[in-house]
Amino acid sequence: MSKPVSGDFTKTAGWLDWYTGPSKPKFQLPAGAVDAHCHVFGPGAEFPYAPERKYTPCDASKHELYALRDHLGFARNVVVQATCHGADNRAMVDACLSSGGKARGVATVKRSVTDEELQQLHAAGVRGVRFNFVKRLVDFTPKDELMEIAARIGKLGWHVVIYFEAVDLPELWDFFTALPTTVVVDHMGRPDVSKPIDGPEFELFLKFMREHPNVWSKVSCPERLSVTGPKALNGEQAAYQDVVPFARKVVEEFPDRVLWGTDWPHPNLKDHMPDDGLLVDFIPQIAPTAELQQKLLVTNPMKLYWPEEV
Ligand SMILES: O=C(O)c1cc(C(=O)O)oc(=O)c1
Repeated sequence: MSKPVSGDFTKTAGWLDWYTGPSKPKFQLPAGAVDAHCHVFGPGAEFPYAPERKYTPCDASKHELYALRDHLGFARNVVVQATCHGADNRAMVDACLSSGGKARGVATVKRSVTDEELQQLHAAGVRGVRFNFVKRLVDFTPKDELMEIAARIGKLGWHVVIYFEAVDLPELWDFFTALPTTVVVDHMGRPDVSKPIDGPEFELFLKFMREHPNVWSKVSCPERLSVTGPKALNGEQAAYQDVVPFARKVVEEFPDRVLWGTDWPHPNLKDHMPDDGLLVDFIPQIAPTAELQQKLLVTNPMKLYWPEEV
């Protein structure tokens, strides 16, 4: 793959670019596997970053995303609107439209979005909206505005993707449990994996899933959550050991409501950029049987994003 650039924009200081030359995974993905969480950034010269963004990334185009998809052995992508593009969904929509049906999307919209615009997003392949509660990424949006959006997109058969930190779940509980749609949690609700797996924080997350059958989880981003490593670099086949029990617990207890994604191009990682081939090799650590892998990588994402083909 070519070297990442940033068009006319200046990248945030300390920005880590995505890893060029990822390895070929040793783990053979099942046929039809979906990378259900990844992003495109710009390119900034074509799709400028939003004025209200909290970071400026390197470019990460649809071409590079689709080259990675083919290299790793995925069949499809779900392209999630990145916060650096705000509610301007053009780069994500363009990626979906030029994928030949192999990509669907998750958008960010404001209350002012018209029904016609929602219809256009649907026609492009969008099947969800993302509500972000991570304060370093977005400014606060009033909950009544989000609830109004949820009611409108629910009528299109879409779902809501939520991104939050584990410590904020108690405060967000009432809002999340009132959402009328399927709800998909990004990155397992970002547990602090240095805390005990049977401690109150992760137990609350499990309770959230146990008591609400409409709640799904992405068991993604070990590279973001891990404290101890080892990193997915230099051929490491047993990466991110501290994340394994958390992700495996969610996969084994809720096998029909889990999704997996690379999170390429890994926005805002500070410590290292993982080799995406080795990230794929992480999957059998958290989904140890062929049946769990099939659900995680094919059956579940197809049900949510390509229901007409199931
Ligand atoms: O933790 C993050 O920084 C992050 C950011 C974004 C985004 O900016 O959209 O998406 C993610 O999935 C994760």
